[in-house]
Amino acid sequence: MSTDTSTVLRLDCEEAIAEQIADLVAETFSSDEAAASTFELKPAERKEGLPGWRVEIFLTASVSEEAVRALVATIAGAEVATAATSTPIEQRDWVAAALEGLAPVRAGRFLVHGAHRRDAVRVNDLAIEIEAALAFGTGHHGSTRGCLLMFDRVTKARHPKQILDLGTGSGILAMAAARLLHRKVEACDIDKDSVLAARGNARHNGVARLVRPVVASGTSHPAIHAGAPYDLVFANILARPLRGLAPSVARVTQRGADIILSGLLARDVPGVLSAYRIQGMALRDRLDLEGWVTLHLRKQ
Ligand SMILES: C[S@@+](CC[C@H](N)C(=O)[O-])C[C@H]1O[C@@H](n2cnc3c(N)ncnc32)[C@H](O)[C@@H]1O
Repeated sequence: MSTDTSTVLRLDCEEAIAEQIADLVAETFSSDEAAASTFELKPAERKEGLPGWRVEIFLTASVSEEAVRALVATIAGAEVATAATSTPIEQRDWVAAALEGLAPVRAGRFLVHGAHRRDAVRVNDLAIEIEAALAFGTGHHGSTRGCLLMFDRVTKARHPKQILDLGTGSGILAMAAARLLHRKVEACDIDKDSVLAARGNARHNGVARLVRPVVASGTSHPAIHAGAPYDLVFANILARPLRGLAPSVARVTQRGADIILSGLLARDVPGVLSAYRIQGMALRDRLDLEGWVTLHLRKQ
């Protein structure tokens, strides 16, 4: 997420409306200006009489809140747009703050740790030191750990050579692949702050020669063609972008390629699987961790 995010607009509505608002925000603004996420509220968080879905729209200072409320009104009606609450976001390095107290994470042969816990590294660990930055991927999230564990499993039997990390965040998966396989890894993200953070992490971990993340936009990233055809693709994003990326992933992978997807909730699995099955990729393995599902697919 960008450092200049300044306001979050929150509103509750029906699921179908939430999806439409998220699509419209994505179509109308660039990812540097505004981004919307939708999710279902837990029963305890729901307000009586209101539908159970929440939309959060993150706006930078360059976007007028009134313009966004007007957009919301076209889909959800004036009442919902007016009831949306707006909260300024404190400008702080939240990842740095969170990292200060983080314990090292083990996932198969990998150990992910902060600079304050170098003492945790054992002789045979493939260690990755994550520096504080505004990027997702410290290894603690169930989706990241799921990808590392699945990668650990897959590479017990296979040795991929052409690797792509879509939505690299902190660069954690790309660095894990570079560490284990000693191969070049193409990595990209739509968020420029993440790309900068991932480049810094790659330098810090001594793999900058192998991992040089780039900024990507949309779903058919030109960046992802650089090292194609790939025989291993990571994509830890979210269900909706993952479904949209299925044709691009199919285009840039070779037969027999391994695809590791995460960022899914159990209810998202059938939709994502069918998007990839249509493109000729079949399920091989599944891992459920802390509510997040990681899938291993293979291109037929
Ligand atoms: C959940 S984080 C995963 C980070 C890291 N790969 C990990 O496993 O911890 C998802 C990342 O994907 C990026 N992203 C979202 N949609 C994307 C898209 N369509 N193409 C590329 N990156 C995307 C986000 O900016 C974010 O950095």
